[in-house]
Amino acid sequence: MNRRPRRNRQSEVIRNLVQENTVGVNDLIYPIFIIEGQNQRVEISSMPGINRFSIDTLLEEIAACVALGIKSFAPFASIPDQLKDKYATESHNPDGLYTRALREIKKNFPEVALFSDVAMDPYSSDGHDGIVENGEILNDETLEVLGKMALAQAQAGADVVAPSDMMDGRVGHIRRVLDENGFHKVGIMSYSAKYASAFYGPFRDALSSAPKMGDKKTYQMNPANSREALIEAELDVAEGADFLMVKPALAYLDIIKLLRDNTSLPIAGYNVSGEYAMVKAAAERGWVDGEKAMLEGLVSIKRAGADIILSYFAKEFGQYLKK
Ligand SMILES: NCc1[nH]cc(CCC(=O)O)c1CC(=O)O
Ligand SMILES: [Mg+2]
Repeated sequence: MNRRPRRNRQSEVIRNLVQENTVGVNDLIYPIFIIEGQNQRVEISSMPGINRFSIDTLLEEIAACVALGIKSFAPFASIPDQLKDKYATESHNPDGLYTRALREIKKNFPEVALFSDVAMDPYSSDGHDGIVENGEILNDETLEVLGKMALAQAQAGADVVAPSDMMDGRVGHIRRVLDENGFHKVGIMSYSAKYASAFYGPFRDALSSAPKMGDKKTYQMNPANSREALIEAELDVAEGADFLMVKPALAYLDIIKLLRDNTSLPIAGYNVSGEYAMVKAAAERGWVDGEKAMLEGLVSIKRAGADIILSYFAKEFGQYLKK
């Protein structure tokens, strides 16, 4: 044998030298959940370790993350049912929970980057990402709402708006609305290839945002498809996206790789709620080593070609690096 790959694995120092990919705090965006009230910190039962915060405790949580080097956040708001309607009107209320939270975070932590969520579902009485008419999700009418929502978030201090709805043409529409209002510096992270996935379950618990009827298959992608992800990515590039995203990440590493090989923009992978919950649940039972599973999942997303990872593990990963 003149080739022995094991030679390069024989000590930790050598293994570290030949390591091809790493994850650092600069790669991570931490999704965070916001609720109304004061001094609230309510754990999400299907996501051990992840809480919904009122704005005051949210600021404490952000301070703790910043101290660990986590400086990018993707906030999501949990809205009481009585504020939800067919047109998600609350989503562009300049004094709503979400926009207030963005403003407060930016005021207290001007150095952080905020990736705001543009989608109707947390505010929709139908629990959908678009306007529902006779059981159908209307595309072009929904764009109007998304444009207003993105503008309200930009006005509140979002650095990057992140449409997670999968309506056609929304990146171009949002870009136009932002530019017409002087927000040419606000970027767009498009959830380009977002699949109709079972792994969003805990997130929908967190926001009480599950669809009231039907599913999301007429707008989110079929898990069996990969070429379609390229079509979505090409359109987002043409419409002016600054970042592309693949979601979920771990069950779709091939899609991250496909976009990496065929497009040039930075790519984010969203390590979603169900992927987080599976690791936590198995670790609680002692069936996997939770810390090792976290590290392996995160580096896999980098290895597939993502530059950025959205993950509920972000804070725990920051704590791991500190110790
Ligand atoms: N606009 C909806 C949205 N934005 C982020 C997530 C899921 C994130 C996660 O599971 O962590 C979802 C769920 C859905 O499409 O129903
Ligand atoms: Mg699209």
